[in-house]
Amino acid sequence: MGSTGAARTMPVQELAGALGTPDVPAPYVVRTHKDQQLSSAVVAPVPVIDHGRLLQKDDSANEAAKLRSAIESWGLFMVSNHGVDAAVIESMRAVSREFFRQPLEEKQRYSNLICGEQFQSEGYGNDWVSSPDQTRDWTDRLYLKVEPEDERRIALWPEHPENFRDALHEFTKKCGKLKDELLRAMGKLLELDDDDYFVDQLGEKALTNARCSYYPECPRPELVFGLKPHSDGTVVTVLMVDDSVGGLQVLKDGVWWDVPVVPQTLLILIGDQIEIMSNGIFKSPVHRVITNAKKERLSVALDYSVDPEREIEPSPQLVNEKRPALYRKVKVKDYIATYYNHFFQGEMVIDTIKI
Ligand SMILES: O=C(O)CCC(=O)C(=O)O
Ligand SMILES: [Fe+2]
Repeated sequence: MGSTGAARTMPVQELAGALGTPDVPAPYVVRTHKDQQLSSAVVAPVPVIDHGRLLQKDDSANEAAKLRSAIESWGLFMVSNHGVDAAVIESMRAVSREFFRQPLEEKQRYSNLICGEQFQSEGYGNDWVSSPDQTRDWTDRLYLKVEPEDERRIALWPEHPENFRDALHEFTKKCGKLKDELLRAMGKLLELDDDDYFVDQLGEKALTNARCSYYPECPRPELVFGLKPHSDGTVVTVLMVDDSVGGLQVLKDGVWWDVPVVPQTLLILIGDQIEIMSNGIFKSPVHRVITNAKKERLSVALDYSVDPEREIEPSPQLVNEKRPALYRKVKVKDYIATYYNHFFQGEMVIDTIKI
């Protein structure tokens, strides 16, 4: 998304540092009543899938059953034994933390505002503020395209810390393999003719974006979102959550549940694109992030999308008389283009293509 007229916003990290009183500026305060239950004590019993076992020929039935139940009930799950080395994860965590700890001027070398004015989705900064009514989120982010590799805008990849680029490259490579293996396992669950169906749908020019999100301490967590409720516009999202600070919540049966922090796991979120391709058998969950008065929080997400130039639709194998297509065919680029406008208004873009 690129647009002019972006309202300049101060990084939340600067704002948090500057606040002398226990108050937050009005644009960050959540106004609609339905969003006001900003705390939650109910921990979601989200299953942990042993990825190594899921891949084994003779011993995968139990993990596959767990995977199906996790996807059907929560739309998200954790994976252990996932093949992404602890060192690769820790390095990604460390470089992201170090990036945000640098002085503002250093981070702004990678700003998502061209000449301080024109918004681009890639780079360091905040959301584009399109209207004075927009509720702002208590987070700063660094958003980078990592795949296709030849479309990387390396000038926006931080030079400091000096191993940032290598760490992100390695993390992406390892998580990409995990993502393909999980998509194959999901194809199997749906008994598609070809286990590679979802991997093939991604296309040669599949898009992967990395999103490093930093959520500073917030003086009024009961009034402010770390990240507004949304479902991911991806096929799947691989998420490295903070290793000690929770805050991610998922909506199920009208209740917000805390997603637990389980060491050494990665979190997988079902995205809208696989909801569409699975004809609604897989559902992308609505989730949000709440803030914390005492602790900062960091996460790194890899957003996996079908090639934006391609169209997606429910797999013909999952459409029949009993279950007609539930979604219209849509060009991925168009889907992504309208995603943020809906996000800002607290709406789900997937609702616009339901038949
Ligand atoms: O920070 C998190 O845990 C979640 C981030 C998220 O939902 C997103 O980037 O789409
Ligand atoms: Fe998300």
